Amino acid sequence: MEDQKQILFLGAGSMAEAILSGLLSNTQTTADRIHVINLKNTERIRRLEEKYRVLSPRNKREAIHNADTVILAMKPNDMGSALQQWGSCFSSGQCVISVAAGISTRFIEERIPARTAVIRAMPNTSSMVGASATALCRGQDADDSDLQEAIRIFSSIGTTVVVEEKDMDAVTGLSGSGPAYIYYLVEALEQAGISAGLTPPVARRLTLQTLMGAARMLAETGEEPAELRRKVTSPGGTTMAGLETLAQHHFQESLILAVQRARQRSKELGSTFASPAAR
Ligand SMILES: NC(=O)C1=CN([C@@H]2O[C@H](COP(=O)(O)OP(=O)(O)OC[C@H]3O[C@@H](n4cnc5c(N)ncnc54)[C@H](O)[C@@H]3O)[C@@H](O)[C@H]2O)C=CC1
Ligand SMILES: O=C(O)[C@@H]1CCC=N1
Repeated sequence: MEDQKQILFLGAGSMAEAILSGLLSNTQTTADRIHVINLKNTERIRRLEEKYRVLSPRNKREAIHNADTVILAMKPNDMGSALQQWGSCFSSGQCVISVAAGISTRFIEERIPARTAVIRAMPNTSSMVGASATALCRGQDADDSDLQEAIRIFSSIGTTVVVEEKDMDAVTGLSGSGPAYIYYLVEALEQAGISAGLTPPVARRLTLQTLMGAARMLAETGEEPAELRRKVTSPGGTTMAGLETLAQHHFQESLILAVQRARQRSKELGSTFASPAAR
């Protein structure tokens, strides 16, 4: 049965937890079909075992070999050593999915047995509440069924889009890092409210509801953001005054530059770890 594939997480940090909790809550995958392996933090593994009833295999190499899907969920700078440690246990019938920022499918393919399917995914931390925006792309040996399995997994923690690998750095800069930009915006709005005399709880409540209301308007009305913005903005009114100040301080340009810089950083991470010295 499709949902009863054996899924193994190599790297059991926060992203692994978000994905496995989504799988358990929103698909038919059961905890006995999920294995978790971490580098050293046994306390962390114990917590995941207790909370989700997932399993930490005794024979790690065998478990990796027997898994249908292996999810690589370690930090990008640990990927090279992890694949050196475990890469020979992989097998060509498997689907290997990496969530590591900047690491190419090629980098992984070169370190595991030939013709093993590799999918690269870029989720975001909203996966913790089932609201990730995840982009997926396939490596040279991944076929439609591998992609479908990845879509199944990441649909359990939010929405998915399939892109070409050349676009993964852009995705990382936009939706991978994106939640942080939004939180930064929320911090600023709250701070502005407090500076203007509101209590912190009132500033927070108004800011959060404004954020969620605007997000729902975008999602549910289907109207263009510029049109929704226009509807808030009365000629000569308060919003116009506020927006003019944002424009004077290069609000849009700042965000565009932030996404561009994060995209560039994703490329840098990729080339750093793909360099011969890092192998
Ligand atoms: N935090 C975010 O917003 C996002 C993170 N990512 C990516 O997700 C990946 C994981 O991030 P987090 O979960 O935040 O990291 P984390 O640090 O919480 O977890 C990584 C885990 O990998 C384990 N690990 C390291 N080397 C290992 C090895 N050789 N064998 C087995 N386990 C090993 C570590 O012990 C650690 O528990 C990163 O590559 C990151 O780029 C992707 C999308 C969004
Ligand atoms: O900051 C990072 O490198 C990771 C990748 C995307 C979000 N967090």
